[in-house]
Amino acid sequence: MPMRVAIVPAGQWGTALAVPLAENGHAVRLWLRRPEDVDVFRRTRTNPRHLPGAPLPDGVEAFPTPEEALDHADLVILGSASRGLRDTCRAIRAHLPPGALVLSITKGLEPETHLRMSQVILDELPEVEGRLAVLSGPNFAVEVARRLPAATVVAAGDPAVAAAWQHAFMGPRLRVYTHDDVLGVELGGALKNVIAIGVGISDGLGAGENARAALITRGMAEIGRLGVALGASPLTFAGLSGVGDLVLTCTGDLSRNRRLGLAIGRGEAAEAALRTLGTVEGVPTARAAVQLAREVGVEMPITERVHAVLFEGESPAEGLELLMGRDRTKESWHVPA
Ligand SMILES: NC(=O)c1ccc[n+]([C@@H]2O[C@H](COP(=O)([O-])OP(=O)(O)OC[C@H]3O[C@@H](n4cnc5c(N)ncnc54)[C@H](O)[C@@H]3O)[C@@H](O)[C@H]2O)c1
Ligand SMILES: O=P(O)(O)OC[C@H](O)CO
Repeated sequence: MPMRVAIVPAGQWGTALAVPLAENGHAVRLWLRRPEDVDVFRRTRTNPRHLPGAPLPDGVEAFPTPEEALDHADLVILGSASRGLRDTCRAIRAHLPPGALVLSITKGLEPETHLRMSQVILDELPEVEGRLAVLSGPNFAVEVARRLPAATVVAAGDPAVAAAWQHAFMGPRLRVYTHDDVLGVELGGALKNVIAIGVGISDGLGAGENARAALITRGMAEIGRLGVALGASPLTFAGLSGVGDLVLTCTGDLSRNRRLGLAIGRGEAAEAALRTLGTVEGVPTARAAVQLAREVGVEMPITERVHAVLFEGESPAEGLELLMGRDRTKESWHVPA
C-alpha cells in the first residue's frame, strides 16, 4: 500500500533513500533546511548541495519546513548527521503525526553522553518508543541513488516495525534484512567509522595491504568486544551492519571517514580535509567510543590511537608504532569478567 514518507532533514543519505521509496510507489517528502535548496529542487528535481547529479523520481517533493514535510506522514525518517539529531527531534516534536513509525539512519555516538542515536531519539521523543527502528549497513548513498544493488539491515524491538520498513524499502535494487539486535546494529554502524579513519591513516602512510587487513580484522574484534560487553549479540557483528559495513567503509574510496584518514596519513591538515568532506561521523564517535570503552573496561587499541591522532597531537607514524609495539596476546574478543 502506498504510504506517505517524510525524510527530516534530507542530507545525502536521506535523499538517496527517497529513490527506492519513491520507486516502490510511496509519496516522499523531503525537508531541506535551506529554503534556496527547495527552489533548486523544484526547478531541477535534484538536491545538489547533498547529492549532486542524482535526479529524483516523480513522487519525491521538497519542503522548507519540517511541518510541511511531516504532514500526514505514516513513516518518518530522521536523516540528520549525529551532531544535529537532538535539534532535529526538537524541531519535529510538535509536528510528528501520532502513530507514525520512526526510523533512524544516523550512524554515531553522542560525544557528551555516549548515547546511541536511537537513545538520543528516545531521550527527546519518548512517545516513539515501540515505533522506532534503525537502519544500518554497507551503503554508500551515491550508489543507492544510482540504483546499484545493495543490502542493508533494519532493526527494531518489535518485529512488526522492522517488517514494515523492510516492506517499504525492499525492491529489485535494495535487499533489506530485519534484525532484533538494535544495540549491535547501531554499534557496528557507529564504531566502524573510527576504524575506517584508522585504516585511511595507515593507507595514507603507505603501510601496505597487510596492515589494512590486520586493522580491519582487529578493528572488528574491538568493536565486537565493546558491543558484547554492552549486551549486543556477537553474531550481529558478523552481519551486514558489522563486518559488511566495516569492510565497505575501510576500503571504499567513497567513504568520508576513510578519506579523512587518508588525508591525515599523507600529512595534510585534518581541519582542511574536514571542511571539504562535511559529515565525518568517526570524529565525534571516536571521543564517545574511547570514554565508553574505558568506562566498561574494554580495550580498543585502534580506536584509542585514532582518538590520539585526532585529538591529542599524536602523529600517524607514532600511532602505528604504538599499535605494533603492544604486548603479545592471543587472538580473541576476550571480554573481562
Ligand atoms: N552518505 C552516505 O553514504 C551514508 C550512508 C549510510 C549512512 N549515512 C549516515 O547518515 C547520516 C547523515 O549523513 P549524510 O551523508 O546524509 O550527511 P550530510 O552531511 O549529507 O547531511 C547531514 C544532514 O544533517 C543536517 N544537519 C547537520 N547539522 C545539523 C544541525 N545542527 N541541526 C539539524 N540538522 C543538521 C544537514 O542539514 C543535513 O540535512 C550520518 O550519520 C551518516 O553516517 C550516510
Ligand atoms: O562516507 P562515510 O564514511 O560516512 O560512510 C558512508 C556509509 O556509512 C557507508 O556504509
